[in-house]
Amino acid sequence: MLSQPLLRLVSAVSRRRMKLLLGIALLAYVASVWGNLINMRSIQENRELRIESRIEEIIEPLREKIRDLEKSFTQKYPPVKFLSEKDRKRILVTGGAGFVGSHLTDKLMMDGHEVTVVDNFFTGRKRNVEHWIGHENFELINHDVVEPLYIEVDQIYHLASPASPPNYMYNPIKTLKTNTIGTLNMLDPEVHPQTEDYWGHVNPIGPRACYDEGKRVAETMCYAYMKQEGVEVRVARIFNTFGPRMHMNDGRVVSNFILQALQGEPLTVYGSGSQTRAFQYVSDLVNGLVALMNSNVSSPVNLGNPEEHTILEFAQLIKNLVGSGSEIQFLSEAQDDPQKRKPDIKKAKLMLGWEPVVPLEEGLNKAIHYFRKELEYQANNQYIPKPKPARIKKGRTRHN
Ligand SMILES: O=C(O)[C@H]1O[C@H](OP(=O)(O)OP(=O)(O)OC[C@H]2O[C@@H](n3ccc(=O)[nH]c3=O)[C@H](O)[C@@H]2O)[C@H](O)[C@@H](O)[C@@H]1O
Repeated sequence: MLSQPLLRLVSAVSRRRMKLLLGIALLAYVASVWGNLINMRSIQENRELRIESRIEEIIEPLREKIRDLEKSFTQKYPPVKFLSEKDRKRILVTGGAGFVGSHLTDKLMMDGHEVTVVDNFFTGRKRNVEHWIGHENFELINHDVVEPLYIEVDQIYHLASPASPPNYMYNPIKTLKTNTIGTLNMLDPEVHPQTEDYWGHVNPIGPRACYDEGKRVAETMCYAYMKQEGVEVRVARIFNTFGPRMHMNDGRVVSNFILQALQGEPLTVYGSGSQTRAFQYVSDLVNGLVALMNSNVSSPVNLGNPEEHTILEFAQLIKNLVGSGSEIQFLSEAQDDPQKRKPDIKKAKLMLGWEPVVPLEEGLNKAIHYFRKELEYQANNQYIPKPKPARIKKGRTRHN
């Protein structure tokens, strides 16, 4: 048996030990909680870092895209000259979304003018002028020139009319109306734009008459308005023209041959191929139109390239430039097809100081490049255009 004092001593010692043990346990507990907290925090921090870097990975390309967009937004338009109020003109281009009209629009815009394009998009395409949409000097109106249009402008380039035979024969009454009533509507407002002595050779009841007679009446109207109302008039007699932005299904010979050569299909020569044409590149025509508009020549002026070739020669040249293995296929002759055509451009040279400068092969290569790209573009959309034959469509057509 332990004595009382001894017992007290033992219990005092074990109480102290207990306290010590409890103290140590408490410390260990606090340390472990603290450790856990620190651990959790570092896990949390790691996780946050990972999330942040993931967000950064996602956001950086977006930031880049925004920077590109901002850049493209500020550099959205081709460069445009600044013209003072005195030199800047308000210019209307009818058919301005078409093949020739859109190239003319580019030149007038880049020269610093205010351009209004009017087009009913029968053969024109918004895509041809999309690079100007939104520009403060540019306006696009979806309008058919057969209906009156009242706007105030300083100059009018009246180019609205289908020019390709399959297109203009598709709806002959509409073609006639566009060239006659359309011209009348352009003359109505106060403002307007083989030698020239040749009076033409037109079968008035043939399939081409809607275009040819339409153009002739249009000229008669211009001069009637000039004489009677004092309207200032310029008349360009435009000869065969080609270049980028011709419609894929245009049906004229250059676009047909290029498309056929690119697609490895036979090049369709109508008749023997001995008929001749002389082709000008579109930028030459545009320069001629602007030179004529700004001259004081009110009588008709031929704008064309006098370098004449047979259609068979064109077929062979295009085939070679494309590097195509296509054959040449002879089809029946087109009705009323002019057998020889070559402009005499002495007057344009003398009075406008203008002549074509783009060599045929250079122009053809540019057109080939354009059509190659168009084919790629359309292949992605699963649509392969076929060259349109110069045949008249059967059945009734709308002629609104
Ligand atoms: O280029 C233009 O702006 C002109 O187009 C056509 O005149 P055309 O010379 O007959 O134009 P194309 O259809 O390109 O025909 C040129 C020649 O090539 C021939 N051709 C056409 C297409 C084809 O696939 N194969 C072919 O041999 C035609 O028969 C014609 O002899 C219009 O009649 C003109 O009024 C218009 O100004």
